[in-house]
Amino acid sequence: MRETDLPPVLVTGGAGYIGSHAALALLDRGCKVVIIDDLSTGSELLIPKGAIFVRGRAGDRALVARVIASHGIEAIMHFAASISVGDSVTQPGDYYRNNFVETLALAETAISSGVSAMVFSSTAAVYAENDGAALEEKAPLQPINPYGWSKMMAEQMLRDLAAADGRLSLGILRYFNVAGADPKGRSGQNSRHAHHLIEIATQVVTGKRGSFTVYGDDYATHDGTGVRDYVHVSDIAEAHVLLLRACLEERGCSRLFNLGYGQGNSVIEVIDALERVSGGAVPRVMGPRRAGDPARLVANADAAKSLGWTPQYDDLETIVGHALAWERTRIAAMASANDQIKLFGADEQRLKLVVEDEAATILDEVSELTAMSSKRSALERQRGIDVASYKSMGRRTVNGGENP
Ligand SMILES: O=c1ccn([C@@H]2O[C@H](COP(=O)(O)OP(=O)(O)O[C@H]3O[C@H](CO)[C@H](O)[C@H](O)[C@H]3O)[C@@H](O)[C@H]2O)c(=O)[nH]1
Repeated sequence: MRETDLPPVLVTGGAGYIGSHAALALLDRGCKVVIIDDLSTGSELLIPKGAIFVRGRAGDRALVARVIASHGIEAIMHFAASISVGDSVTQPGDYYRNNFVETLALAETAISSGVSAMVFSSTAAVYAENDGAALEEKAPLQPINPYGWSKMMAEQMLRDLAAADGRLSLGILRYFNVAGADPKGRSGQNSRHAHHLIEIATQVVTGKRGSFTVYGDDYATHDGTGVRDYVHVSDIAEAHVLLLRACLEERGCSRLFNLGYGQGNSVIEVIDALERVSGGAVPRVMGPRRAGDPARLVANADAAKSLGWTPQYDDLETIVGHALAWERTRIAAMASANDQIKLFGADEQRLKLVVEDEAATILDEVSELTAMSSKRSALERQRGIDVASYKSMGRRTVNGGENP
């Protein structure tokens, strides 16, 4: 299949961090992209130019069926999900509903609408804790939080549905630590409450935060801080396109891959890289461990290479550099949005004028009526009729015949 042969694709969660990058990767290939996003955590700022945007839930069966039919959708990339591990512990119902129930509705709609392929966004959080060895796809699964469980359950449900249908091809990608931003500065992280290492650290560089807290420096790692496999979001997006194409070429297949680089970097190494790239200091404070954090989480991502996946940005300085560039772009965009709010203020001013104009018209009409009424009174007076006494005369008559 040639690159331009990709059919129209529905991207759920395309106003989010990873979804918007996948949409960009598709658009860059000339593919028609329709985004469904309810903007609960996504942002209009991230919706790529050229994508068709529909506001709504991925689990809204009627809406999705309509979108599939009206846009000729043949494939779906499903990113819409809740992703905060901490929140999943305090609001598990939201996570099972959003990540499992909504995915079930989407998959059933996709199948009944004859969609050929679906790629599902999963996570390394489905794996059981291990001794830090690189994790292969066949490593034992045992999530330690509702987020991981909701994704693991959704994976299994999708496999069962696809197998029963026999025609839907299913691709599942388990990401490790997604980071960085579009090299062309078109998208990046835009969380309302940043909680990922690189996003927080870039906010220290740009002055939004005063310092960075390292969550634990007593792990059994080379410098005592947590080690993760940081993967550039544009490489993640590229893997989605490759997997989607493979799924479209082999009807009814089921494929699963880890996405990581197979190399681990510690918290300190990430912060040091950011200092080198930015040329500024990232003041750091050593803090206690964060609950639920494993010491080391690194992928064995050899299998993904069979897709022809050749990462382009597997270099820590490139990843943090792109993240920092985006954070600066985002700040500039927000400043421009503030300007637009000022413009909106001007619109409000115009609205006020319209209202005032309308009010003036109403006042004119009222004064016309008043004038008419006083004209009538004058006329009545001229004719010697006192309307008030006439009325009261009538009432008295009706009520009991008491004439004065
Ligand atoms: O302010 C901070 C933030 C993070 N960290 C440390 O930085 C590392 C990375 O933490 P992140 O919060 O950036 O990412 P996680 O590894 O906790 O989790 C990520 O990867 C998971 C995969 O296991 C899930 O996909 C999850 O959604 C995603 O947030 C950890 O050692 C963490 O303790 C700090 O020291 N200080």
